[in-house]
Amino acid sequence: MSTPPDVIRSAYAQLAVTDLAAARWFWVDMLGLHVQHAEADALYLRGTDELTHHSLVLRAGPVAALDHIAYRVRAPEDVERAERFFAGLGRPVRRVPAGTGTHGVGDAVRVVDPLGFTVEFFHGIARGERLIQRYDLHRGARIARLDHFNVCTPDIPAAYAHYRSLGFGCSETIEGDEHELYAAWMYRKQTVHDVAFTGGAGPRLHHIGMATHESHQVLHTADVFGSLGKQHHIERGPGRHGVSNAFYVYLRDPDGHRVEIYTSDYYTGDPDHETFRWNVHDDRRRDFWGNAVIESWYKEASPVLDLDGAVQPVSESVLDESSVRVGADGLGIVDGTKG
Ligand SMILES: O=S(=O)(O)c1ccc(O)c(O)c1
Ligand SMILES: [Fe+2]
Repeated sequence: MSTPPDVIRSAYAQLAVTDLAAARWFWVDMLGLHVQHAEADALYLRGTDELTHHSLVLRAGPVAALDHIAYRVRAPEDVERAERFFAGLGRPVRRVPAGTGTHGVGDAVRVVDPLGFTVEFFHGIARGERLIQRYDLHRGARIARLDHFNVCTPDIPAAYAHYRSLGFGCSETIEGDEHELYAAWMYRKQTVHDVAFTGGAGPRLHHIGMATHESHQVLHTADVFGSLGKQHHIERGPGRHGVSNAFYVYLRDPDGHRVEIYTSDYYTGDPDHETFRWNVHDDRRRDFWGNAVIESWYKEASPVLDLDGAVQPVSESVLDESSVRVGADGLGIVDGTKG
C-alpha cells in the first residue's frame, strides 16, 4: 500500500439541492453562513472562523444528493499521494486541475473511496476575508466552521480500517457486548472527529456537522425555527451527546439534507490519546440525558453521486443499531416497558 496523503481536516462538502432559493433561505438566512461567492446555480458558503474560501457548496441539481466531501491535505504533493494511494487500491480516480473543478479550489483529485463515497483531496484554496471579529456580519446560528462529516455505511469495521489506513485516529466507538462495532468517530484535526460512521444502508450522507462556539447558539437556532413556524425542520434535540460530549441539534434542510449544529467537544491531539468505548446498551451514548433517538435519524440519509454525477446504489447494513433493544431509543421496547 503506498504512502497515504497527509490529511489535515474535513474541509468542505458539496450538496446537490433541487431548489437553490429554498436552500439559501435555510443555510444563509436561517443558519447565517456567509456567502463567499454566488453563481446562478451555486452558492459557496463558510463560517465565521473559516479563512479558506468555503466549507459548503450548494449546487442546483435534479436530485438532492451529496456530490462529494473534501479533505484538505498538508502540501501540494499530497494530492499526488492521494491519487497514487487510491489508484493502488484499484479505486476510480480523476485529477481535477485548478480552474476545472470547484470554484476557489486548486489542483485536486477526486476518488470513489472503498465505502463508495466521492471524496476530493486538495491543498490550494482561495482565501476569504477574516470574519472572526466581524460581529456585524455574524447572524443566525453563528456557525464558526465545518466540523465533520457523518456517513452511513453498511460495514463499520471496513470503514474504520480504511480511515485508519489514512492515518485517522479513533476518539470514540459504540460497541456490542462482543465488541462488534456499531459506530466510530475518527479524526485528523485535534478534536473528536472529522468523519464518523453510522450503521445503515450506504453509501449515503448522514449529516454535516457545523460547529458554533456556544450552546446558547444551538438553543437560539431551535427557538428561531419554532418562532417562524418552521419547527418541522428540527429533527433531533437540542441535547447533550454522550459520544463527543457535544451539545447539539439536528435540522433537515428543504431537500432533507441533515445538518448538526454542534458545540463543545474536546481535544484529542496527544499521540497516545485513548479511544473511549460505549456499550450499545448504554442509553446515554447518543443522548447523555437518556432521551430517545427519533427513528428517522437512524433510517433517513442523503444519496451520494459518483464521479459522473449518477446516484450510487446502496448496500444494506450488516448490523443495525436501531434494532438493538435499548430503552432510551424507544425503538426496542422490551415486555411493553422501555427495556
Ligand atoms: O449521537 S451520538 O452521541 O452518537 C453523536 C456524537 C457526535 C456527533 O457528531 C453525532 O452526530 C452523534
Ligand atoms: Fe455529528
